[in-house]
Amino acid sequence: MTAHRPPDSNTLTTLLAAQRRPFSIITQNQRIKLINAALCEALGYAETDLIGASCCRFATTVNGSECRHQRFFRDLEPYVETDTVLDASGQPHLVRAQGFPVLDAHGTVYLGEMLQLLRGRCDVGNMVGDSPELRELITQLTQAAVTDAAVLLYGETGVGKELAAQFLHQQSSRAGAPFVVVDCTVLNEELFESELFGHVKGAFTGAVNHRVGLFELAHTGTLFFDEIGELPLSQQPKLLRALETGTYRPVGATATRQVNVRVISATHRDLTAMVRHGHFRQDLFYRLAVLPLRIPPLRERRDDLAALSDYLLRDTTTADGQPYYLHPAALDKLHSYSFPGNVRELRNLLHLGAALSSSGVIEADAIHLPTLMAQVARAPLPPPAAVSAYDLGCSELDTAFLRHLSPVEAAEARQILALLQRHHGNRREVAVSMTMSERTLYRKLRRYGLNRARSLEGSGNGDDAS
Ligand SMILES: Nc1ncnc2c1ncn2[C@@H]1O[C@H](COP(=O)(O)OP(=O)(O)OP(=O)(O)O)[C@@H](O)[C@H]1O
Repeated sequence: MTAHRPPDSNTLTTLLAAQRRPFSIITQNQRIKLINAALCEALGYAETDLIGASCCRFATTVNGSECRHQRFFRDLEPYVETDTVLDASGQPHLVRAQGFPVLDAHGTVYLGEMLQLLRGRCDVGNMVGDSPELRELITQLTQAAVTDAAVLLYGETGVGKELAAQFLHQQSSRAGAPFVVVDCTVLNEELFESELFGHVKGAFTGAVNHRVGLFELAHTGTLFFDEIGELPLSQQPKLLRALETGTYRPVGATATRQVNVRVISATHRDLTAMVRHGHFRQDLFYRLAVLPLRIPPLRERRDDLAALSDYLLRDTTTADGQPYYLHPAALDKLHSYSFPGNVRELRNLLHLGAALSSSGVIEADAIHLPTLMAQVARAPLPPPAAVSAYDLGCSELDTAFLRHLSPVEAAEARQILALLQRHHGNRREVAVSMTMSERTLYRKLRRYGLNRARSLEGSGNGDDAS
């Protein structure tokens, strides 16, 4: 597999390289700009079939109405939708499409769309590593796989929680059935029920079609609640009820439906502390954490570094098709680092190292370890008068969040933070200056961990999630 690397789009291709799932980048005039190798592999297309083609190139039906890509560029609202796409041989596949804005280095907005194929084998990679800690984890996951117990995977960001969940699913008797990811960061109060339980046509304004919910899609398989700590408190009783009874009712339907799913959830938060502080329901916590499994951070299993580096570099080749290798001094340098962004950060460092190396050997100099505040320092300075609680809040938030974001996301997070400071925390003004709705801004604040900070001046619109 070679990297898709047109010369003018380094920021976007870095983002693309960071995606394990089928991923495409779509322009404002609804053309496919870039795709990753996972998309070609999953659907059997050649890159040349898709680049420059219409955004709906592999849709099953294209009618006169607005497609989700058009709608995205109208509202700039992230979305999660179920759809059917055609592979190169014309076979339909049920997918979950997740779209969100991405920016290039010049600030041009594109749509990034990730596809999750919902039937058959999920795209599980290997759980790579030689450390005793990783071997112990694999043993625990394999033991958990023979039960149907709810597993809670917890650990820092980028540590491999989703990969572990896929591994568990693949080891279980449900391996031939769907593995469906529920991204709790996008499940706000409006979306929760129709996303999870589906809705019938006409259930509410805008429900122009029947929608299959994630519970139904995961029937007989595994439902993976990613970032479960982000689930709004108000929606938690609805999830608990569905899990306790094994039934749910689509929005607008009269009858309930039975469902048979295995539940795995994951969080980077301390859920027990959230329970103590009343931010997460205790009864739901016990329901989800029948088998709690901690995934240790990479700095606690440095023995994995060599094998992981080889594995993560396997897809990256030099211009003449040779694989990249780490020089021993470069590996030593990696050993000295604490990896707050864990395996995802290792992968980004290696890909950058490869991009900076002209030969196939990545020397120590090509490994750029971030200094603690390096990314924050690049953000524009706020005007002196705008000293607000963001200044206090962001010192913890930046280091915790920015490092695990893709370069494009980190740039956007810095931009939002700078605008919040400039506008004294007034979200409406920030949303206007970014030409996006307040709802979109609110989701981004949550995603980037900026929603915890509050304005001292009290001029924000006060809709913090906390
Ligand atoms: N042991 C491993 N072997 C190979 N790849 C791994 C391993 N652990 C993690 N990765 C890779 O690192 C990246 C991050 O992993 P993953 O998305 O599973 O982390 P996560 O803990 O779910 O992150 P987040 O908390 O941000 O959702 C993925 O590309 C994944 O394939």
